[in-house]
Amino acid sequence: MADALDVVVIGGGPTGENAAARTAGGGLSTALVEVERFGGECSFWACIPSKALLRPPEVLWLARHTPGARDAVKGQLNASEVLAHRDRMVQGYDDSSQAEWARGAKLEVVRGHGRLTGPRTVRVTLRDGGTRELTARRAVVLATGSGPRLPDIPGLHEAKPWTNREGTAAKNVPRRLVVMGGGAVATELSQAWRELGAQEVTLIQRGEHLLGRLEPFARELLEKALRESGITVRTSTQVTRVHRPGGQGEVTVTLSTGETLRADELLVAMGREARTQDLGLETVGLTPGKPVEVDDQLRATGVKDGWLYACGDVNGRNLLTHMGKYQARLAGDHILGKQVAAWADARATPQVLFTHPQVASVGLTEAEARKQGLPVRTVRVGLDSVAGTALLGEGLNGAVQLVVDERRRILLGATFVGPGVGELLHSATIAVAGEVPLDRLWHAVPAFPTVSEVWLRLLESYGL
Ligand SMILES: Cc1cc2nc3c(=O)[nH]c(=O)nc-3n(C[C@H](O)[C@H](O)[C@H](O)COP(=O)(O)OP(=O)(O)OC[C@H]3O[C@@H](n4cnc5c(N)ncnc54)[C@H](O)[C@@H]3O)c2cc1C
Ligand SMILES: NC(=O)c1ccc[n+]([C@@H]2O[C@H](COP(=O)([O-])OP(=O)(O)OC[C@H]3O[C@@H](n4cnc5c(N)ncnc54)[C@H](O)[C@@H]3O)[C@@H](O)[C@H]2O)c1
Repeated sequence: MADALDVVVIGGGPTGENAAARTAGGGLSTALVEVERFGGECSFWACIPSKALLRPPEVLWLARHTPGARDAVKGQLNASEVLAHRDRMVQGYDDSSQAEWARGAKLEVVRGHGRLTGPRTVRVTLRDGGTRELTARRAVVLATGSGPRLPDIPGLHEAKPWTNREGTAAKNVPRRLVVMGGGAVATELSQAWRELGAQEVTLIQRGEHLLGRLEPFARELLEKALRESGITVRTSTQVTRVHRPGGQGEVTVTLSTGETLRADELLVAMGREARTQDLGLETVGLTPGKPVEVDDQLRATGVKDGWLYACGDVNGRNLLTHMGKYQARLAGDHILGKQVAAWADARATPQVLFTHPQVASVGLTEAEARKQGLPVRTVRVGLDSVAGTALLGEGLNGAVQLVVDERRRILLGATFVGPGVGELLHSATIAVAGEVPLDRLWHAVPAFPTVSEVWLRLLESYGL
């Protein structure tokens, strides 16, 4: 017999956890179904371990730019200590504390693979092979995330390449690493493994630029920094063939230029695929293997009576943990009967690349704003225009650009490049999401001597 609850959430990553906590917090009985680890990809093989690998080299880099302190850090990074730190940050790949949290949040914790079997019904294949039938009186929320996309390149699958899993969890530093892709995963992990001691890191990007969505000045500054750190960046280049007999040992990568590269590991970082293959979508009229399309209330489009929601990576709207959590809160509120509509994931999404220098952006780029026909003006200043940057370290620099809607005199977007700028980003997110008029922003006085004074320089450059 089926267990009846108000809400069933499939997928216990950050998105599922937030959706479930929201509905349970609102008094609805809620099950959270997880097949692998509560905490999801983000906690164990994505955000947390990658940032744990990137932080120690960043600190070293900052110390090397700090007079006096640089004398204290003449040695090399201790890679095995960094890997041990990574292991601690992922709690030894043990999710018991997350499961404990879920129970504390009054969730019905179900470990197993959830599949829709029809409207409002979910069958869970439990770890011991048994099954459990769940019905949802109000809603089912899909939060099954995404997995790595492996394109159909001859020999690639057989070569057993690293994905984000091995790329964040490896126990040893490869001597030679080839990275396929030029997005966030490729740039962050190339830098991490290079700084941890990989002697040859080659990044292969099909497009003309790395990080195609970023403002051109930002991607240029980052690409320059990656090259300076010893990473070979090959743009407008494709991998056409991979050869690695038995999926182990040296891997040979053939490029569209006809050249071949030899490496000890190959990391594939070419985007993500929504985890919807084995989710029973066909039983409710949807197509497996594709992201679940949703409306601004996060309800799956084309499903009668609006009982099915999809949040986070699985809907393909915005593949970032904080935006999945944002969608989850809104979906939870909608299930609880509140009037909500998601818009920040289209107009005010913040993102930080934890490379050094960091790249932090929010909202629309100049090109996106122009494409929308908005009356745009940009202002850009260097980070060396404020005393705070010189105090942070010697020879540090970067730049910030604002995209202004000239008609409404509000910010549409902002991009920061430089040391630690990730922590400056929320000021811009507040201005963009809050649509704060520039004349009012002028009265938000940054403290001296912080790097935040760059806001003052930007508004002065604008003409205030
Ligand atoms: C290397 C890397 C670094 C990243 N760094 C950042 C970062 O710094 N900041 C950031 O914001 N984003 C980052 N991201 C993106 C971020 O990881 C994702 O946006 C985030 O994990 C999405 O959360 P989610 O809950 O939607 O999905 P996931 O984290 O993928 O969780 C989905 C969960 O659902 C479970 N599941 C799947 N199918 C079923 C089923 N049928 N039944 C039961 N359970 C199921 C899975 O086991 C998993 O636990 C990074 C991604 C990568 C690859
Ligand atoms: N710090 C962060 O916020 C952070 C860090 C890592 C990942 N993420 C998120 O996780 C998601 C996945 O990241 P990702 O880097 O895998 O995806 P992505 O979409 O950011 O980048 C994929 C890259 O692979 C390239 N590519 C795709 N197919 C290719 C092919 N056949 N040949 C050559 N190049 C090809 C694309 O041009 C692109 O540069 C992204 O949405 C990203 O924002 C965020």
